[in-house]
Amino acid sequence: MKKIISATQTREADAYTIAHEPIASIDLMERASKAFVQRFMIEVPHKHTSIAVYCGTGNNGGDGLAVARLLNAEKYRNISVIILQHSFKTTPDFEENLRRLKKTSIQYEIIQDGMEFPPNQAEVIIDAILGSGLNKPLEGSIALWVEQLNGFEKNVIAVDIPTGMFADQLIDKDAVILKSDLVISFQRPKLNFLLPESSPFIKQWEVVDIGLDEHFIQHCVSDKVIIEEADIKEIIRVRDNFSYKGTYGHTLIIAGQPETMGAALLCAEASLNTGSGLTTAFIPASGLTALNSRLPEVMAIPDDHSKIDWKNYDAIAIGPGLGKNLTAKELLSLTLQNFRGSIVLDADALNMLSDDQLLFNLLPEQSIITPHVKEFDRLFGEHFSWHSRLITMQEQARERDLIIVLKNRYTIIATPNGSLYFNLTGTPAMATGGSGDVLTGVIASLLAQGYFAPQAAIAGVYLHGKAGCEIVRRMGINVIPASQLATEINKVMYSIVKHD
Ligand SMILES: NC(=O)C1=CN([C@@H]2O[C@H](COP(=O)(O)OP(=O)(O)OC[C@H]3O[C@@H](n4cnc5c(N)ncnc54)[C@H](O)[C@@H]3O)[C@@H](O)[C@H]2O)[C@@H](O)CC1
Ligand SMILES: Nc1ncnc2c1ncn2[C@@H]1O[C@H](COP(=O)(O)OP(=O)(O)O)[C@@H](O)[C@H]1O
Ligand SMILES: [K+]
Repeated sequence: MKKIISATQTREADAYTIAHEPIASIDLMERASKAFVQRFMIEVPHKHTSIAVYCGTGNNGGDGLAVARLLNAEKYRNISVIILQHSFKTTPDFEENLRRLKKTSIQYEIIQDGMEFPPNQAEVIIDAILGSGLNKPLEGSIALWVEQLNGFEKNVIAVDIPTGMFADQLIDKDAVILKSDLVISFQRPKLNFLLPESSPFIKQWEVVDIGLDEHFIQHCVSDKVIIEEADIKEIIRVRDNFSYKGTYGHTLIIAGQPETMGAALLCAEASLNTGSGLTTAFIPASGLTALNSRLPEVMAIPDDHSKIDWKNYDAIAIGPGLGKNLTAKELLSLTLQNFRGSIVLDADALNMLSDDQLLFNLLPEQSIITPHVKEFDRLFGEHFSWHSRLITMQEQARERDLIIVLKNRYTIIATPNGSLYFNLTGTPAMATGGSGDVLTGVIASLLAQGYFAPQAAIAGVYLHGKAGCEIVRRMGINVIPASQLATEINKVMYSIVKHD
């Protein structure tokens, strides 16, 4: 897991690295600028491209000046530097980089308050005006300059973070922020990159290593972490030589109506493909032929819930395509009253919980709920920002002893100890009906196999997203029909646990 740290903690990590590596502050800036330039050169390989570097007068501006000089040394010949003097305060590293810039052939100009903003002819803009030192929303001349730059509609590449964007505080609806096509950020993604509010301002972001002290960062106090593949390798066990189907548990999928049988099929198929020893689907009788022809491995209990022997199952997934009629409600209520194993609740099961607090209060501890944002707000009340959703997730996971999986581009998992796990795998190609049903089946299957609920949720979300990325990488397709995900997750699991 990688800790996500705040802007303040990043400054502390800078200072710690400077003191303990040790490295001079100016040399750390040089290292950061070099790391930026390495990535920039992949993005903009043609050395005749005209590039305008807009710099502030703090350390982000200092980076910009160093980047201009380093690009010049890499034989980029069409560089101009514009220093936006929003304040007369400068940092020593900015000053030193200005001295170094003056020794090159690069032209620079200084724009002050009230001066006319020069027209921009460059193809690429480098945004080095403000970085993580932002301490209030943009206003006055600097806001005007940023609006002018946005008006140019050029290819913008930001240093560390777009000018005007807070790293970890709420992004205001009216905030003036320099829109970027790519952000090349230092050491760690900023929290806001992982929340949808940043999306109007960032098309793509990447992180480059600038050699800040990792040991220090990993010991920072933070309740937010990024899931890494190494974590999943730690979680997922190799299938034992002498194992048999009974070793891997029995999953019951309670899903589907005649018109939404697909949801039940996708969920059951995912359970089957991610290793549950046995999978049974409780479905409407009209779906039997579909189930038997698509998934002969999966057993069925059609219609009659009195045939469910609750103690036969290790995990239950309930909700996909289930509807909210009286039968569905009865099924949910029976499950919560009779089943003693692990439960994943999704889709209509969540909607029924939103309508009935008493039912909600019956959720056994360590249950997993997998809402998308609308289901989340139905469950916990309307939210006006993702920051407030993060707080609610932490509170509710703690109070109710639940694992909450809030699905999105970067799915977030809250566990009862108050931690938030951010998953970076996944692709917008998965933004299509049925992807969530697959995820529910994966998590239930992992639960049936005996993984603890937080691990099942974390591994399930990671594997599901990684499978989507693999399909896109291999097949180059724009959208992934959800029925393609299950077998790919199976392959991803194999590649992750394979040790030879
Ligand atoms: N040693 C270090 O600290 C390193 C810093 N680095 C760079 O330094 C950046 C942070 O630099 P700074 O802390 O100097 O801050 P910035 O360069 O982001 O901002 C400069 C100053 O602008 C002022 N300011 C803040 N909000 C403003 C607003 N809304 N309107 C007008 N002025 C405002 C503040 O006084 C702030 O200190 C990082 O984003 C990164 O690019 C990198 O060079 C890596 C090493
Ligand atoms: N833009 C996106 N990027 C990455 N993953 C996405 C994106 N949109 C959706 N997904 C993933 O696809 C799944 C969609 O689930 P959900 O909204 O419940 O859909 P459904 O109920 O139709 O299956 C979630 O796991 C979500 O994380
Ligand atoms: K910037």
